[in-house]
Amino acid sequence: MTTVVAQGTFDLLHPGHLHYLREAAEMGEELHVIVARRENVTHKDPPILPNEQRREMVAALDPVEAAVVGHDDDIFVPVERIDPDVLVLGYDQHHDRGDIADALAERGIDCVVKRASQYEPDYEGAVLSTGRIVERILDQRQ
Ligand SMILES: Cc1cc2nc3c(=O)[nH]c(=O)nc-3n(C[C@H](O)[C@H](O)[C@H](O)COP(=O)(O)O)c2cc1C
Ligand SMILES: Nc1ncnc2c1ncn2[C@@H]1O[C@H](COP(=O)(O)OP(=O)(O)OP(=O)(O)O)[C@@H](O)[C@H]1O
Repeated sequence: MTTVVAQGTFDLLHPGHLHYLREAAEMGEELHVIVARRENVTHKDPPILPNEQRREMVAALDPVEAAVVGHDDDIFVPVERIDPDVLVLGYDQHHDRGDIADALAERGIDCVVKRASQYEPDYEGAVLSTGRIVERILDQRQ
């Protein structure tokens, strides 16, 4: 069984998330997703929605076998538990492939690290970023 792992904040879900998870799922037979804990999202505004709600929504998506809320301080704990064959980084995820690959090897996790592509929809007006969805809400609902 080829197990794939993906990860992210997944606050307000949008087609970019679906694209990422579909592409990751295609790289193996079972896709497991690690959902970032709010307190660990420090590289941008923290998510609006609680950890468990974000996990529940991701777990319900068709390409996803299972979703877990990530560890509170060691990001590799859930990866070790899942023991994936493939780890897929999002197209703009702020992690270096080589660094992640080295960290996995140090932990004896035999796993290739790949990067997904960006979603380019064939329709106008898509809002494919949680941050930009929030901005639009603030513009239109204030
Ligand atoms: C291999 C890997 C494992 C991760 N595990 C965890 C974790 O256990 N707990 C957590 O809160 N975040 C974890 N994350 C961190 C978030 O998922 C990470 O910040 C992610 O890149 C979210 O950023 P994004 O939503 O901007 O893509 C992990 C990230 C990677 C690349
Ligand atoms: N438009 C997109 N195309 C492909 N992948 C995407 C797209 N948007 C997000 N992703 C991927 O989904 C994962 C989770 O993204 P995240 O939860 O950070 O949402 P986001 O919309 O990127 O948030 P923000 O834009 O506010 O940073 C990341 O790995 C990211 O690369």
